[in-house]
Amino acid sequence: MSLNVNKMKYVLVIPDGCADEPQASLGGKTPLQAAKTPNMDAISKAGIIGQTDNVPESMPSGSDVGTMSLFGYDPHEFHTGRAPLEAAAQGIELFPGDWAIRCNLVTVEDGKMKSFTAGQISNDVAAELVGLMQKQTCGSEHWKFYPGVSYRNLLVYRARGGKAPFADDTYTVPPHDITDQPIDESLPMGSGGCDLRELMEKSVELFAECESNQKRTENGELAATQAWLWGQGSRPNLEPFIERYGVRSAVITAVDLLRGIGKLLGWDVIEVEGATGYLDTDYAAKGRAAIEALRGDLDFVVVHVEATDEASHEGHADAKVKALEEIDEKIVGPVHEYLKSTGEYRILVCPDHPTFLRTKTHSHGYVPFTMCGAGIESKNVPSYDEVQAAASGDTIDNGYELMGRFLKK
Ligand SMILES: O=C(O)[C@@H](CO)OP(=O)(O)O
Repeated sequence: MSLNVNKMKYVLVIPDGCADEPQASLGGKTPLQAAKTPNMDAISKAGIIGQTDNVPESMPSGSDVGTMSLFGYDPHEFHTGRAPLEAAAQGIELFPGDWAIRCNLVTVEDGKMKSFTAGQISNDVAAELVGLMQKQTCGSEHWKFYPGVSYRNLLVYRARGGKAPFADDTYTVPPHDITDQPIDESLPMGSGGCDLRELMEKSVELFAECESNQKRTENGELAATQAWLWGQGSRPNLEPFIERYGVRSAVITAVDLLRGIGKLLGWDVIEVEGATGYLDTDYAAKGRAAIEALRGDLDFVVVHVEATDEASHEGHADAKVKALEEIDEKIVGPVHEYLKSTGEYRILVCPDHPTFLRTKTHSHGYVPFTMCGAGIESKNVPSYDEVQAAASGDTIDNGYELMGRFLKK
């Protein structure tokens, strides 16, 4: 792949999980149809709209799989699990035989998954709980917990030259897939299942005894009742993006998953103050950071916003619409305006996977994409949404092919 000698600028905006179904509460419209998104619509009008499938039917519809495809890597070839990607974000090196595992702090009530975030538990309490797990349960040289942000933490199994108790048959379930459902049938199974279940059981006692955790209940917040282990995997081997696509790139995100994939691809990771990975994120700051990054040497900037996905996980249609409008107004609009002033450019908007408000979780299936810019002829479709995308006749079944098409001159 040749380098970007003409200094064309490229931007991808990811409204995470924004694709959805029509909602009765939105008058039969999808959140994308209901939201006022003049800037995304303008891209569709000036360029093309289509639909792409980032998650192969045979794989779980996780953001790890969807994002890998969206970034132009076939998940069948490169995906080993979610946690190793997040470990890369924290600079945790995995050696042969090591496994990384996501450690959520969750609230289970009456045997059901009440909150996969333990009510968006604070970093302080989360770090204390993860510290307790490390101190009191793991003393072993093999297990090491790493505090992350809020409910998103990591556990690493260090094989230390020995054999890990894990194999590819280890089966775990993301806690955000079972909101309000009984947890019994979703406990870890397969070769690593027994060890993981044991750790989860130990966490129940530890969390119940942790004062600052229990205080949350007094304050009307949810306490974490246990750890939930999932997303395990070994070290992935991703071909550097510059070698595959020939452009120097950066990612702006608040979540370790995208930070980690970015790092593994050799991208710059741009931290933005006020980016939270939630609905209260500072959208405008992300837009400004993207423009700042484009002023420099970089060819390609990815701006990821998690808020749309989180609104769906919580089942809040209005919040999803609001998040889409914020992304449109404060990121897509200003970034596109800036790109127009730089000369040749391309801009793409595309989520990783659908996240349905109805089920509060991710789904397989097509997501709409829209792009415009140099060399892209206008099809004049006036709106960016799932219905227009399906009607366009432009369908990509292997989502990882979209990136090559976008970056092609
Ligand atoms: O990080 C996570 O645990 C999940 C839910 O917050 O993220 P996503 O839905 O993007 O996979």
